[in-house]
Formats: sequence, C-alpha cells, structure tokens
Amino acid sequence: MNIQSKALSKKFGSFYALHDVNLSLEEDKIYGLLGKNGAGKTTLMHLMAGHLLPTSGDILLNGSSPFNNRAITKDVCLINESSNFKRRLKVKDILYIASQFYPNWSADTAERLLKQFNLKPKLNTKGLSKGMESALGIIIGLSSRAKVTILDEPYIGLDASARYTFYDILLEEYEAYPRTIILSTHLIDEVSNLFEEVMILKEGSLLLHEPADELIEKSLHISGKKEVVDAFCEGKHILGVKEMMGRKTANLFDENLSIEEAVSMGLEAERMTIQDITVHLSGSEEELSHA
Ligand SMILES: Nc1ncnc2c1ncn2[C@@H]1O[C@H](COP(=O)(O)OP(=O)(O)OP(=O)(O)O)[C@@H](O)[C@H]1O
Repeated sequence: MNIQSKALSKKFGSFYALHDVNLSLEEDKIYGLLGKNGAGKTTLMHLMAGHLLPTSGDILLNGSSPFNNRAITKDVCLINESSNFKRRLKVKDILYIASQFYPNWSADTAERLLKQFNLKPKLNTKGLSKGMESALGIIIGLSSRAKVTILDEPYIGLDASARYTFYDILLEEYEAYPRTIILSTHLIDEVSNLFEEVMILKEGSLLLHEPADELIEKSLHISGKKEVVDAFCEGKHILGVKEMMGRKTANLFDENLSIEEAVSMGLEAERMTIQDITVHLSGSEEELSHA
C-alpha cells in the first residue's frame, strides 16, 4: 500500500503540529520517521492511520483517505507507546479482538511471539508492566501483518535484550511477509540498519526524505589540524565543529563528500551515523554551536 501526503497540515488550536508536508512512500519498505520531541512524528502517524483529519491538504493510502474508511484502515495497524490495554481483559482476549479486526492476522506469529516475549495469554492486562504492555503492542503490530504497520516508539519499558529480540523479529517477519513499516524511534543507533529510507521532521516540517545509504554517504566526520580542517570545510555545509588544543573536528553534510579526499589531506574521516546526522540536522543553531 503506498502513502502520499500532499501539502498536509495539522493544527491544534493555532499551533501547527505539521505544516505543508509532501511525502511519497512506496509499499513494502521499512521507513524510519525521526525528529526531536514534538517534531510532529506521532501526529503524522495518526493522520496516516486515519485517527485524525488533516486541517488542510491530503493524506492518501492507495489514493484514498484513511479517515473513517474501513476499507483502508483494516490494512493499517498503528501501535504506539501509550497503546492502553489495561482493561479488564486477558492478553488472549486482546489478541482475539485484534485477530477479528485485521484480515491478514497470523495466529502462528502471535503464538510464537508470546513465547519469545514470555507473555502469558491468561494474564490480566490490568496487571501488565510497561515492558509487557509494549511486548503486547509489538505482538499485535507484527501479527496483524497489516499492509501498513506503523510503530511509534513501541519499545518503551522493554529492556535492551527484549528490544533486540523485537528488531530481529521485525526483520524476520518483514522478509517473510513484506509490508510497509514506519518506525519512529529515539534509539536510532539500535535500529537504523533496518531503515531503507529515512524521513526527518523538524518543527512540523519535513526536513528530508532519503534512502538511508544515500543519507549516510552525504555525511562526513573529519578530524585533524585546525588549519587543514578549515581548508577542507571551506564552502561546505557544516553541521557542527569542535576545537581543542589546535585540533578540530567537523561534521559535514553535502553532496560528493569523499573519505579518500579528506584522508589524502592528512585528515581522519568517517561517515556519520544516522543518529548523529538526525541530531545535527534537527538541532537548533544554538544547540549546534555546542555540538
Ligand atoms: N491533541 C493535541 N493537542 C494540542 N497539541 C498537540 C496535540 N497533539 C500534539 N500536539 C502538539 O503537536 C506537536 C507535535 O506533537 P507530536 O506528538 O506529533 O510530536 P512527536 O514528534 O511525536 O514527539 P515525541 O518524540 O515527543 O513523541 C507538539 O508540540 C505537541 O505538543
């Protein structure tokens, strides 16, 4: 299922949570949706899932608006950190309800994941810990096999080992049953190797949308003698610099930045991580001067 937004804006009162976002997502890819707190990620995900109406512009899934549109929303599963399952229901009841909602539901996957996350089907959801609640959300998200699966920081409360289990299963499930996956996270380093494309929001606007490998290729972290770094940086897009005792480091983001060229000038050079790129691109000028 493809997703397109055209001049998409969402206002809460007079405040633009999203402003004029134009996006085009192909089906069956894993997208990372990144940005600082309050950048608009959750708002965009709720619009994609048809939980909110745009203030202006359009959000279209396979050409149709998802709002109040069961023909589309049956194929969209949004799991967020506050998926509140704490009602008088057992884990197995919640899974039964989800299985009725999603036509591609896989009972086998749900059963396997319950074991992997060590979640007992008879547990009452009222008593779930934060991590168990996240595990239940992840189980629903992946077992739904929804054509569009949207995961908004679904790991809150999960320990590191359970998070890595989640990433492994996500990839396994995606390879076996491709779907469009949109994952929002602040733990970018942990998961960025899964992203095929990256979207970064800043203050409600789309800063960039690029294939992950091309994004990394545009970045360069260099260090060396101050004069050499300065000469290399001349005319380039600098994301941040640091200086100490005659040595300087700089983060650059531009087209055609070659590691070899920097090394041939006597500099140390490496690509930046997607996490570093996101932090530097979405920071304010003031924050960057300290980066
Ligand atoms: N229902 C609402 N009413 C008023 N303001 C809202 C509402 N929902 C979101 N906002 C505001 O819109 C902006 C974007 O919020 P959103 O939750 O989309 O950001 P986010 O990128 O998901 O942030 P985080 O990483 O902290 O989850 C924030 O300033 C938030 O306070």
